[in-house]
Amino acid sequence: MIITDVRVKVFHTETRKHADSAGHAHPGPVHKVQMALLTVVAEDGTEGHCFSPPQIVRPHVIEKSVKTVLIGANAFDREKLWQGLAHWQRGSAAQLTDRTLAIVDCALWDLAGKALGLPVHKLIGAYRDKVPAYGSIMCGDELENGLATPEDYGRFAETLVKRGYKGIKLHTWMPPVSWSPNVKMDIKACAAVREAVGPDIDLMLDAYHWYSRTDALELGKGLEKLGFAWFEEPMDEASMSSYAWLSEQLSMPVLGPESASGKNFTRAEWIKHGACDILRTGVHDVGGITPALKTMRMAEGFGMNCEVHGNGAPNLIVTAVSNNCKWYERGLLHPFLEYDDGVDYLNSLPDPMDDDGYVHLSDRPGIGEDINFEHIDANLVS
Ligand SMILES: O=C(O)[C@H](O)[C@@H](O)[C@@H](O)C(=O)NO
Ligand SMILES: [Mg+2]
Repeated sequence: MIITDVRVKVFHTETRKHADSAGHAHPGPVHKVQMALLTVVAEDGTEGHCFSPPQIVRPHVIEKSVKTVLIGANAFDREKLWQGLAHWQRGSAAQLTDRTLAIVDCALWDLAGKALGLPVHKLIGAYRDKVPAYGSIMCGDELENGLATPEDYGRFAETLVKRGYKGIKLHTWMPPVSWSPNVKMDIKACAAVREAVGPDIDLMLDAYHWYSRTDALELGKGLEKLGFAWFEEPMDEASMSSYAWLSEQLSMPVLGPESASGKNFTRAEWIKHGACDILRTGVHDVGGITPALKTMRMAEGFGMNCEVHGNGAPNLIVTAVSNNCKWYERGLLHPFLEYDDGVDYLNSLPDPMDDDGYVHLSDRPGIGEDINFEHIDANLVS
């Protein structure tokens, strides 16, 4: 199954999500943004696809490194191709990132599934066909009746429980919100949610990512009193020793790393140094499904759970093939947005959730996305 081409289509899609100056998503008016579809083509015409922000699969990266490694190689040699791309990174002047590796790796898994007529979670070896989801709420804002007050969070949490979620994660207020970050307000929002949903819903907090050790400790102590299930990214994850210190100080689980670079290797160090109680991986954070599986299996060997960062078909697959991962992160959610409306370049949701809060895996061959090729071809940018 020799790879003969790697193609990228850039197209317009409409969204109501807007990124703030710190890169966090918030709701706003409908606007057009660009999205890309990377396609790996095999000699028999089989195609593997993965969606990506256009800059991650820009021509320089595809022509200089991705095509150099992939063209002429066997499409089923995913480990060899992933290692080849990873070794290209060192000499790429930081142009070839883990995000690009992730897109290529997912497209290769998609191609393998389509070639063999199997959903990827079955190809890997499924543990389950449905996964409980937690509702992952957007960062706080200053929008009236949005996520501007602790009461707003409480009200929204009630609607999420009615929708079927059995777990809820808050992202609280972060700059550019004028008065944030604020530990006491974070605790008030978490208390309002606990009050609104009662004791049987799992609650988690993904906090401002640059608190000091003492601020993070004050916040963590507050979460302990509220019975939160985990405490996520309250400090700069580059300081692994701060996380080892915080994990020692708190009885509640500390989870990470999400955004730290270094793929599964960094996550091995976090386990070795006791920097977290629950490990974290994510297809787009560690460079693909391939290294996300390595991280998940490594955690299992230490008796640790490993929670997957982010929504989407590839992340859902990693949760479905693992017995040491409790949740699928479904989001990001906001009172002003209807997550179940999906996106215009997919004909159906990649993560449909039933009324009991379970997300069901697709039995479609490949990673399971129901791509709207007509939309893509009718809205091409390049
Ligand atoms: O920092 C962000 O942009 C959001 O928190 C985002 O990454 C969110 O998906 C997250 O952290 N989930 O855990
Ligand atoms: Mg997070």
